[in-house]
Amino acid sequence: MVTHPLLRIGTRGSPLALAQANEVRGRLAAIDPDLARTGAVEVVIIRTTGDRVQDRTLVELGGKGLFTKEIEEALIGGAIDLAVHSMKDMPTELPPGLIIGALLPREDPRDAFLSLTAATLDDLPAGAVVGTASLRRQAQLLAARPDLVVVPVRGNVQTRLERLREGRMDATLLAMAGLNRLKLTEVARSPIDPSVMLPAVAQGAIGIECRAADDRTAGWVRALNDPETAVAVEAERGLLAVLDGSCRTPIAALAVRSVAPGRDAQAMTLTARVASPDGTTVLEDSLTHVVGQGDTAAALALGRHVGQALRDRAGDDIARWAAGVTGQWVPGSGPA
Ligand SMILES: NCc1[nH]cc(CCC(=O)O)c1CC(=O)O
Repeated sequence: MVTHPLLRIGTRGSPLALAQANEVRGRLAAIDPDLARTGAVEVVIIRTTGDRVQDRTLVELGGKGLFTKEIEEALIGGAIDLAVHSMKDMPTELPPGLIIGALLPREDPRDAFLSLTAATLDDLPAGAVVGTASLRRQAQLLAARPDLVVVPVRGNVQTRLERLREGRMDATLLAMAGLNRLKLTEVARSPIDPSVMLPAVAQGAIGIECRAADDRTAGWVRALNDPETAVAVEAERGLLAVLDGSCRTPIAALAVRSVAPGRDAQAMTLTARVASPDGTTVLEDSLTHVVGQGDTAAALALGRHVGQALRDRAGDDIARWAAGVTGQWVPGSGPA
């Protein structure tokens, strides 16, 4: 018997993307028995520009929407009903007609330190080589440890571990969220404190994108939304929207719940950094404001406020910091 799927989920084909899509499938099955039936929810793999281009041209292309464009086209065209994204990879502006209908509960937002020889960043000897193609990670690494040598490396966890084993680098950094979602708990890794390595905007958060006019899908999707993740991501993306003149400037941010000074109301603290890629300049701002449960408007205002403050402080430097990656290129076999 051929059954027509009730929902089609579009996703990239990487192991992490598939794990995230399957998590969404599982959550949908838990809220509606109709969606728990075999074949009710279909996962459709879509190849993006970011998946096709595996060398340094990806960095040269600038990075904006490289992992989302083809998926959003499939959504707009009706080939799929919803798309599952790492919110970290999502541009702040969505195409007209598309919305983020839900944010799943956030995984660990921190970055992980991976090495076969050192337990932590502090344990790395002077001059050690760290592989990362992220300007945000590079800048903060060099700010903490100017003696380290950063080489650009992309690729999934397996590729990176291979580079470590080959001795091509002494350590690498990855998001804790990806390692946890892939259940790669046997991999030697330790979380880096956000005071040293502030994560990327929305790191660890999965968003579900759907058509604004598709009430049927949006109804299901809304039921998966975690309001606490939604406000944190709104604050961080509000900041990014203000600072995002160039997506190649190292930007880091993390919104966390905190106790409002002198009041009972729920507060949120947003900490953010912009930096020069070489780590010689790191500007940090932090602000605490009352943000009620699910109050995305207040969260957005907090984000914009901190973003504006950092932009004013950085001035013209922000454009200058939108520099390319330097050093020796270590090819990987594709993003996580
Ligand atoms: N840019 C790739 C990417 N997009 C999302 C994650 C990890 C999962 C997440 O942050 O939600 C990763 C890999 C990494 O940075 O280690």
